[in-house]
Formats: sequence, C-alpha cells, structure tokens
Amino acid sequence: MKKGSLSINSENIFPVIKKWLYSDHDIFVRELISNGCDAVTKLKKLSLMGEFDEPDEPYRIDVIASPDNKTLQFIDNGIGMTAEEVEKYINQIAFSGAAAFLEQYKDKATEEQIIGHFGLGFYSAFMVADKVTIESLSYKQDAEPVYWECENGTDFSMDKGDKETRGTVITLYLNEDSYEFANEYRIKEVIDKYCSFMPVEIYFTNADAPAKDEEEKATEAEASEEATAETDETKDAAEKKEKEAPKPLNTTTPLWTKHPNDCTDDEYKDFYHKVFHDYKDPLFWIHLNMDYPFNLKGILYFPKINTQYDNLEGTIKLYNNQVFVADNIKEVIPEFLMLLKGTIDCPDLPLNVSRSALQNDGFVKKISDYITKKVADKLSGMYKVHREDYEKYWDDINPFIKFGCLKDEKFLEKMKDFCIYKNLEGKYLTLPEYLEAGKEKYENKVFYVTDEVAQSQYINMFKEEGMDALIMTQTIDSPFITLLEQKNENVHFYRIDADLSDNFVDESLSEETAKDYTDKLTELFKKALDVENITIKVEALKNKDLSSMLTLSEESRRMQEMMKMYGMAGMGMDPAMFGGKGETLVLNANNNLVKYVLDNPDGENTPTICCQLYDLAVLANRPLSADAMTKFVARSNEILSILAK
Ligand SMILES: Nc1ncnc2c1ncn2[C@@H]1O[C@H](COP(=O)(O)OP(=O)(O)OP(=O)(O)O)[C@@H](O)[C@H]1O
Repeated sequence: MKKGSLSINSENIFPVIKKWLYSDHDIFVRELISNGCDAVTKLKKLSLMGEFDEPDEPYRIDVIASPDNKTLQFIDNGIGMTAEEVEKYINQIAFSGAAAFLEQYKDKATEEQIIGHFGLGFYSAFMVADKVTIESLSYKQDAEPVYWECENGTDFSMDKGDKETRGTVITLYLNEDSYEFANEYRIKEVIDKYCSFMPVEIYFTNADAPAKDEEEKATEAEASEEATAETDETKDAAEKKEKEAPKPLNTTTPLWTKHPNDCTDDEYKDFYHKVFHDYKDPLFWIHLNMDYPFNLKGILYFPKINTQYDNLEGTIKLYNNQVFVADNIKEVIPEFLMLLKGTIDCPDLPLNVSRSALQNDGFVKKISDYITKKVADKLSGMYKVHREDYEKYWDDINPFIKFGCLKDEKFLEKMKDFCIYKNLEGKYLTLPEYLEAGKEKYENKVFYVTDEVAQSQYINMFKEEGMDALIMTQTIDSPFITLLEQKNENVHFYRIDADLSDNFVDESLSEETAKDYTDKLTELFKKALDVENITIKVEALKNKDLSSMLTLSEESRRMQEMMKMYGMAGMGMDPAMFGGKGETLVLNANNNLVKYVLDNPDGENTPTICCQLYDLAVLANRPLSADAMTKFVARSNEILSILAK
C-alpha cells in the first residue's frame, strides 16, 4: 500500500475551492460526468487508431445515488486509469493545476468575475464530499485495478483494487451540507442543467428505490408472454419492452451538431420547445455552423414576442463541446442578442479565465462579431428573398433589430436598409420608399404616429390630404428616431401633431389679415380661458369642418420627454426653460364657429365657444386634466340646454 501527503498547497486550497465555487456548488456533477465522457472519447480515438478493439457493449455513464448511505457514484466504461496514471493525473497534476489557479487569481476581486468554470475538474468533488474514492481499471492489456481514497482532500491512500471491468467508479461520501445531491430529483435536475447534451449516454439509478415486488413482476411477465403469443401483438410487445428499457437522461447528438441540411423544421421546433420550455413555436431560427477560423456551432431562435423589448428576456446557453457552461455570457454574445433564445457550442472558447479577461479577448470579440454578422445576414436574406415573411415577423422582431442597431454600429450598417415601417394604410415601407413617395409634398420630412387612437384626428387629416405617416409606437422608437436622424443628415422626423403642413392650408388668407385675426383671437381666448400665455395661430384650413386643433413643437416635446425619462421634471426644472410647452392652438379662419367669434367679440356666448374650442382641440390631442374635464362636461350640458330652448 502506498501512502502519502498531498502536495504542499492542499490545506490552503480546499477552503478556497469551497468559497470560490460556492455559488456554483452543483458544478462537480458537470466536472465528474465530463471526465467520464472524456474517458470514453479517448477510448474511441484509440479504437479509431486501431489500438483498441471496439467493445460489444455500448459506452455509457451511470450515476447511482443512495439517499440512505448519502453517497453518489459516477461510473464510466471509458479508458480507465492505471496506478501510475492516478499518481500522475490525480495526485500531482490536479493539485499543481489548483495551485496555478490560486496563483492566477490571488489578486483578483470578487467571485462574480469568475465564470464558474475553473478546470479544477475532479477536485470539485470535495466541495460536496468529505471522502472520495476512485476504483479504476485501465483498458490496457493486463492492467491492474487501482483503488484510491482521500478524506477531507488532504491525505490519500492508494492500493490495488478489485475492479473487474474496464473504466472508473468515483464514489462521493457526501458531507452534511450536501445530502441534497443524493436526492433523485435534485441530482437529475443538476444533470439536466449541465449534461443534457453530453456525448455519452447517462443513466440514473436510485440505489435505494424499492424493487418491484414479485407479484408485479409475475403479472408483467404474463402480460408480455401473452403479447408475444399472438403474432398481431408482437409489435406491441416489442414496443412495450422498449418503453420499459431505461432511458438515458441526455441527448448525445443535440440538433446543433447536425448539418443544417439534415434538420427538419419540426426538429428545430421540438428542440426549441424542449430546451427553452416554451410551448409557442419560434418565428424562425439561424443555424450557426462554422469550422474555420474557429469552431462554433449553435442555433439561435427568434421567439414570438408581443410585448415591449424591455420586458423581454432571452436565454443563450453556452456550451463547450456539448458541456453546458453558462447562460447569457454577455462577453461572448452581443448584448442585443440576449433577446433571442439559443444554444452556442464553442469548443475553442477560453473559459478558464475571468469575465473581465474575456471582455478584452480578441478571439472572443471575433466570435461575437461573427454571431452578429450571421444574424444580420439571415435577416437581410429574408428581406430580399421572402419579404412577405419578413413583414409578417416585423412586428415581433423590430424591437430586437432596433435595439441591435442602437447597440452595435456594425449591425446598424448591415441592417439599416432593411428596417421597414408600417404606414397609415398598414403597408410596410423602407425609409427611402417613404421619402420617395412623399417627395413632392413633404421632402425630407418623416411624419410619425406614436398613438393611433390619440392622434386619430391628425391621421384623418393626413389621409384626406393624401399624406402619409409611419406608425412608430414602441418605446424604442424614440431613441431609434434620433439614430435615424443622425445617420440621415437632411431627414427630419415630426410627430404627426408637430406642425401644420402647408398642404392643409388654402391660399385665401393674406399675411396681414392673418395677423389681425391672430391678435383679436389671442385677446379673446386669453380672456375666456383666463390664462396669461397662449400661442394662437390662425390658418385658413381646406377642411372647413375643422375648427380648432393643437400642434406641439417637435423640439419642445422631445425635450420634455427626455426630461421625463431622466426624471428631471419635478426637480425644480421648468420645461419653459427649454422653449416653453411648445403648444399652439390653431384656429381655422374658414370655420363658421371661428368666424362667429371673430364677428361677435362681445357676444354673450363667445367666451363659452372659446373655451369649448380650446377643450376640443386638447381632447383631440391628449386627455383633459380632471379639473378641465369637469368644466368641459358642465359646459357641454350648458350648450345642449341652449339647443333645447
Ligand atoms: N473518469 C476518468 N477516467 C479516466 N481518467 C480520468 C477520469 N477522471 C479523471 N481522469 C484523469 O485525471 C485527469 C485530471 O482530471 P481533472 O478533472 O482534474 O482535470 P481535467 O479533466 O484534465 O481538466 P478539467 O479540470 O478542465 O476538467 C484527467 O485529465 C484524466 O487524465
């Protein structure tokens, strides 16, 4: 028997392993199962090289939990280890690896910076176990089995073992804080989290589950005999048998490992439902498949979304050779892609480093750029070839695309010509298409609607005049408009109620008369409304039925919205400091009511008409305040009673 003390650093290492890995306590499962997978992969390689005869029995990994004994076993039938190999890989290398790890991180700050993937592999078992044993038999001819045991991660003992079949058994004697991992549901949950797509089949057994009683077995055997007796039912019996055969917990060939040409739409959808637990079908997907200059495979799904972008949260699961690493690592995946759902497998990714190091890693940046490019290519391709589909998806995907354009210059470059906007007729246009159609009437101006109901009066006016506007009702549209103005220097955006275009006005009113009317009406409205300041503009509008309306200067409105967004309003800042409320009451000189006011400045009902005209203009633009509403209702009743006289 060989005995010895583990390397010099071990006493310091274990408290550190426990502390630093604490948030990812369950990661030992991934490490031990992936070691088993590696052991099988190595053997497969040897057999390809002709150095090992492929065995009859399939490769597999077994996880056996015993809640009664508080043990957990990881068993593989891979390459196994000789005593020399245990000495070399377990006793020495791992600890020097751990020491190197400590050295690397000794000055680094908090644990959040660490991805939770340390490459401490086997030794992560000591996070949850007081004692760990290894029983192994190497594939090598005449190899002797080896037994290794280590308590508390400090002293080990090694001896000749008695394992008779090739492979390795790792047994964990769980510590008091970690008994949960012997629970069937808990351990299956962890296996599902990290190992769903590992390349070797994983089976679970609960060592303490009650065995089927004799009676049950007899009935089953009888049923099975009966089934086989009748030829018609032979198939059923075979199916039944297959159903009863234990099923692996994982899928060894996840869809992303297949060539895109070999995957059906149903497979993509099934994979999506299963992995993201979303019962809705995704809109569409992108299958990433790259071998050079780096290795990257994955599937990105565009989920169906109906809400505003800020309520959304996607999930991008990152894998390293089918081993789950983490969700949503923003250093690798561009932030705006986090709205998507998907899996990305990149075996070349340097994962044993801190997140801050990832951020500055040129290689990681290349991966991130590649993903961005692929997404943009897919979208532009769809625009060009299947514009109908693209339009159908647009309402769902536009917040994502706009967010991407705002966040990523390269994405903007690629996507700017493929952003479309719904117009007043519900048709989708690009910005150049809109500008071209409106060239004669409103050159380089883009009118937009932020609320189709509130702005309906303006929309109707636009329609009557054969003018068009774009529907831009999402929260993200406001910063997106600013971006569009920056990128299209001469183009300016105006909300549909921002200003009265000349198109609505006939030429009948001279400048002089307009001024005269404006002065008179300003005086009258000030008095009737009892306000100091009001901006009034008199226009001869083509539509005689329209009496009054409000316009809101685009600039002042945007300023006010910005203040609201930054919470500056209510901090003693008055919007007037930034150019007033920007509100103008437009009165139509062609309308009979306005004419009446002009002709009867001292009329008994004139103040009532003024107040009503003002309230109607406000109502067509925004809700009235509570006080104004009360007055409006009372006044309306008053007017009706005049009619009833
Ligand atoms: N189940 C196993 N079968 C055969 N060899 C194993 C097994 N588990 C561990 N080993 C050997 O022990 C070595 C050390 O394992 P450990 O998990 O500590 O690190 P690693 O797998 O090399 O890398 P990582 O730390 O990234 O997991 C392995 O490289 C392998 O040679």
